[in-house]
Parts: sequence; structure tokens; C-alpha cells
Amino acid sequence: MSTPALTVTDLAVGYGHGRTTFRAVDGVTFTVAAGRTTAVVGESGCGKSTVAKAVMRLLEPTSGRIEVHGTDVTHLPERRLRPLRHRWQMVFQDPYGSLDPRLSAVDIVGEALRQRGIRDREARRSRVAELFDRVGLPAASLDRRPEEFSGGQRQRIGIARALASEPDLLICDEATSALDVSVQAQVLELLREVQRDTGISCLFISHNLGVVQGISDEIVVMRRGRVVESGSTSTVLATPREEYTRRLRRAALDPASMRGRKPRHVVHSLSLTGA
Ligand SMILES: Nc1ncnc2c1ncn2[C@@H]1O[C@H](COP(=O)(O)OP(=O)(O)OP(=O)(O)O)[C@@H](O)[C@H]1O
Repeated sequence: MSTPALTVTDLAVGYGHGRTTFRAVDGVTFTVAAGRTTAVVGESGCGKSTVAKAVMRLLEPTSGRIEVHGTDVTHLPERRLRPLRHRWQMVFQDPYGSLDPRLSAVDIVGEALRQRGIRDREARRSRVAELFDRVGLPAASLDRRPEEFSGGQRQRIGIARALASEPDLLICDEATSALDVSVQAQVLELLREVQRDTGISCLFISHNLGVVQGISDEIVVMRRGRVVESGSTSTVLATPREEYTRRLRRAALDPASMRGRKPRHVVHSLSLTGA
């Protein structure tokens, strides 16, 4: 078996200092197999984003181990991390806040290419045009600023920016939850296509089991900072062991049961027999 793209072992992450530390994530273990997608799901505040940020090394873990393609990166100092950083890229939840409003789309995506050592402006522009084509954005929109794009298009820019670094691991943190259902489905389809074409591995984070069912191979269910259940997507969806997972499944099927969530977040195509 090939080395997993990502291995997270017994991860704990706390916020605060000393006696006021709050352990947001505790004892979390899972893998993302090479070329596959693992979804981390759970209700708001269960620690999904904290896991993603720790994997990105934006947060220092309290304990545990994070390996990317077999390399232990848990406590790698920044100078040794920098040359590896392009290998894992994040697509953020908020397509409105995650793009610099002062820059044109070509410069936003081109910055990732500049960091990869492509100094020539025209070469960057033509590579960004290729990436725009890849993510379904019109070539004529290269010089537009983020405010001139729709939410779904902005998310496509975010995906193009992530792909510009030619990563082998994509971390999508609620990457489609701010979008309307039909746009969400289109962006999910794009992510599926990208994965099929590039063999990229993906850690997909969502509160919505309906969203992850079509994209993930494995599901890790989190509650209050811990993993309560994990397994293949079809098994977890068809025969959830935990009442909590059944509740998430009901929430994905029935908008009315989604306390505090807007119905537009719900994908209605959840199949009870799995992916
Ligand atoms: N910077 C912070 N300081 C203190 N506590 C935090 C901080 N960020 C998150 N938390 C707490 O850690 C817990 C996990 O938060 P996290 O954002 O990881 O959850 P989540 O599952 O991603 O939630 P959501 O789906 O709402 O984004 C929550 O109780 C949250 O209030």
C-alpha cells in the first residue's frame, strides 16, 4: 500500500494559555490515502477547522503527530516547512473574504506561481489563463477584481489559486457551504473532476453529510473535539453506529432539523445507501 497523503495521529490542539487552556481537539486520528478524499464532518464547534489549521501548521498542536506523505511535519521549523508548504493547499470557506479585494484575479492566482519561482509576468498570465480554463472561468475575466465575480466564481478562483501551487493535498474547509445549493453542486463537481484528472488527495471539511457523500471515500465524524465514528463513506452513511451520526444524517435530509442552519446549506440528494 502506498504511503498516505496525510496521517494525523492522536492530535490534540488547545486554545489559550496555562490554566485557561481549552482543548478544542483531542485524540484525533485519521488518514487521507494517496489520491483519495477523507471528509471530516460534525456540527458547528466540534473542532473541524481546528484540525484543518493544525494540518496546515497554522496552529501548533499540543500533542500528536502530523505526517504529510510520510514526513513528520508536526514541529518542523518554518524555514524547513517553507519549501514543503506548496504541497498542501487550502480552499477556504468564505469566497468573499479570502481573496484580496485590491488585486485582480490574475494577480491573486499569479502570486502562487510567483512564489513557485515563475518570475516572468507573461508566463504567469498564460498559466493563470490555463488554470481559469481548468476551473471553468472565462479567460476574459483575468483582469477583474473579486467583487466582479459571483460567490461560486470566487470559489473557483480560490481553487485555481490552490492548484497553481501544484499541491498533492488539498484541504477544503467548508469550501462550498457559503454557496447556494445549485452552485455548491457545480463546485463539488469541479473538485471531483480536478481530483480525477490530477490524482490530488483531499481533506474535505463540512458540517453537512449530504455534501460529503458524493466526494469522499472515508468519513471521520467529530463531536466535541473527538472522533466518534469513522469508516468508508458508504458504511458510515448506510449503517451509522452513533446516534450523533444518525442525527447529522437526518439534518442533511431534513432542513427543518438543522437547528441554526439556513436551509440553503442542505443538499437534498443524500442517498441512504451511501456514495
Ligand atoms: N481562536 C480561538 N480561541 C478560542 N477558542 C476557539 C478559537 N477558535 C475556535 N475555538 C473554539 O474551539 C472549538 C472548535 O472550533 P472550530 O472552529 O475548530 O470548530 P468547527 O467544527 O470548525 O466549527 P464551524 O463548523 O462552526 O466552523 C469551538 O468550541 C470554538 O469555540
